[in-house]
Amino acid sequence: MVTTFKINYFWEKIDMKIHDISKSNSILNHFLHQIRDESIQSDRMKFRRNIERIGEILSYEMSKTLEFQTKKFHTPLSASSYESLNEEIVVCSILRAGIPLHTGVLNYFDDADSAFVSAYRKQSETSEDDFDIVVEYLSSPNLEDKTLVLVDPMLATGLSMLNVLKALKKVGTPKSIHILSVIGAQPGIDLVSNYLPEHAHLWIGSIDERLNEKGYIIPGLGDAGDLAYGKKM
Ligand SMILES: O=P(O)(O)OC[C@H]1O[C@H](OP(=O)(O)OP(=O)(O)O)[C@H](O)[C@@H]1O
Ligand SMILES: O=c1cc[nH]c(=O)[nH]1
Ligand SMILES: [Mg+2]
Repeated sequence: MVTTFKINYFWEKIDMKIHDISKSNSILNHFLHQIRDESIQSDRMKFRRNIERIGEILSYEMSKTLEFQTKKFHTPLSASSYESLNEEIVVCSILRAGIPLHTGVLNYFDDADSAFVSAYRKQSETSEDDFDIVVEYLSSPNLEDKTLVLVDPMLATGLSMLNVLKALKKVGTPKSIHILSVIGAQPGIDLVSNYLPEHAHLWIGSIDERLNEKGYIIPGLGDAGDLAYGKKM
């Protein structure tokens, strides 16, 4: 059993835009295979690096929808112009598993600010199949009118993401919200989608079949945080 609760969110209840990147074949599918395959995923450095590479791909796809502004510059031979990113981006990751994905996003958005929020599943003391989401730590710049890029590799029940969005309300209302995730399942996507505004986007590597009775994504990859950093107590 998975514990659920309602959050009275301040945004309108309209679906966000979902971009499932694995729908078209690309090198992304190779990285997804490597993080899922139990004969490959136990190489921790490779696992973290593949999550990072997926973060780079999702960032590139997301960048196509951002706002750019024409600016002038000079080559050694002539005047020219280019399209410069015209958004103040804050990348926020959910600890722990969000860290390699965060690095991947910063690899492309050099000047972005960063925020960090902790959220973890705490085993219920009364039932082996129940868990609560604990949010203990938040470090963030002011998000007012910023472009919030919220990253977490796994979007399972969606409860971690919702609790983090609730915690972020304290630090301002972003101009737009992009959620970047590696693997998700429909229940989590639906839950988050119900609470986010129309202008929110989800950039996701793969939408898997279902959740198991412990709230893990099937086929999924197992526990992303443990695969990246080892088992916790
Ligand atoms: O959608 P949900 O059902 O909330 O599950 C997703 C959460 O689970 C994982 O973190 P986890 O709680 O395992 O913490 P960790 O990163 O410290 O391993 C993952 O990184 C998400 O934050
Ligand atoms: O499948 C899942 C679900 C939540 N967290 C994970 O790391 N994996
Ligand atoms: Mg974990």
